[in-house]
Amino acid sequence: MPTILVSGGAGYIGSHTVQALIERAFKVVVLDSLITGHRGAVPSQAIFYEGDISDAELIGRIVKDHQVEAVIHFAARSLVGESMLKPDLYFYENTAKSNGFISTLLRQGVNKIVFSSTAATYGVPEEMPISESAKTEPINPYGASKRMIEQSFYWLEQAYGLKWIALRYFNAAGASLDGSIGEDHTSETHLIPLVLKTALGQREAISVFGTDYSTPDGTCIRDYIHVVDLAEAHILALEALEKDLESGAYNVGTGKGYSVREVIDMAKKVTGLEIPVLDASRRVGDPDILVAKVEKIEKSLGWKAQHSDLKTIISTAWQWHKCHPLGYE
Ligand SMILES: NC(=O)c1ccc[n+]([C@@H]2O[C@H](COP(=O)([O-])OP(=O)(O)OC[C@H]3O[C@@H](n4cnc5c(N)ncnc54)[C@H](O)[C@@H]3O)[C@@H](O)[C@H]2O)c1
Ligand SMILES: O=c1ccn([C@@H]2O[C@H](COP(=O)(O)OP(=O)(O)O[C@H]3O[C@H](CO)[C@H](O)[C@H](O)[C@H]3O)[C@@H](O)[C@H]2O)c(=O)[nH]1
Repeated sequence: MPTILVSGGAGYIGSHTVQALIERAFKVVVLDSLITGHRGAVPSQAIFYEGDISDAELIGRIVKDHQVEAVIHFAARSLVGESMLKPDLYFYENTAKSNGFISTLLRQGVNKIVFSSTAATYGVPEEMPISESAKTEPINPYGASKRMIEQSFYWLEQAYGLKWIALRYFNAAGASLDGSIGEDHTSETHLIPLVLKTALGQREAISVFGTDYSTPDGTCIRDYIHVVDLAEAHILALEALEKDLESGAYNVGTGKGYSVREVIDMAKKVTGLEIPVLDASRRVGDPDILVAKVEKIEKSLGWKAQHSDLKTIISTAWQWHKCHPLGYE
């Protein structure tokens, strides 16, 4: 089996993808600075390098020593709020470093990349569900930093033959089905882990950011995608690149949205616990509804969400949080 280099493989989505790659007998090398990731999230079968994607010398050595064939590139900063305060950090850490990383890889003869993009590239969409051909006008530096990387791929393909698939994730959630790994962000901003931390008594209440949106219950609607389904999308994308599928961007979502209240109600049902709720004001930059159109990935990659019903997402996340109340520590 070919060797796959996974940048950011100690992070939330990266570690679940590494687990899936190892289950399929790929050889996996993880490169992660551990700035937000966890050494304990990386399965022992993967070779681990602690280092930064900007370290060209290290990358050159990894590619040579392990005969890397393709890369899955997760490593990034991904806090929308932080990106509004420090846009320069996001353009450096995400856009500039990715460009350097990909140049180094191309120089070493690695020309296949699966890239973590985001629904945040769309900004405030004019159509719902959102298709890949919708306009991309990000409304925060995080989304802009990712959009710029996608745009660079087009030119790198013309000049150097880069083959690329950008997966635009909607809301990643859930944990591995065997309970071994899960979501552990030190600065947690995502709804589902925060709701479950509230159920565990680690937070006093879950704030509902905005109750006056143009949705049936007034709270924002999002398309939650199970991290195990996301991992599978990466494997199919790798296989598609091997078969010379055309490069491009693909949504990864379910096509179905749930409101913040629906998520909290499901968490109450799954945990059997009371979860105190506080209605709060809107968070800046949250669109009413974000739901993916998923025909493209279903048709071209043969991918279909298998575990992304809300109950499975929250049950697996709950199993992880209950057994690891302090995360990987
Ligand atoms: N979580 C989501 O809902 C979501 C949605 C859309 C897109 N994404 C994207 O998916 C990717 C993974 O997200 P996540 O939630 O797993 O985040 P995460 O923070 O858990 O994982 C990112 C990993 O990259 C590592 N890293 C960061 N900068 C690095 C660098 N310069 N060199 C080496 N390693 C570095 C971190 O230590 C961490 O392990 C990111 O690119 C993110 O922007 C996430
Ligand atoms: O304590 C909280 C946290 C979140 N929310 C709400 O829950 C929904 C989901 O919020 P998340 O922070 O979990 O996720 P986002 O939709 O903001 O962000 C996700 O989707 C984005 C695409 O728009 C990016 O891809 C980003 O990286 C990814 O985390 C939003 O309406 C948010 O306002 C709350 O009500 N209370």
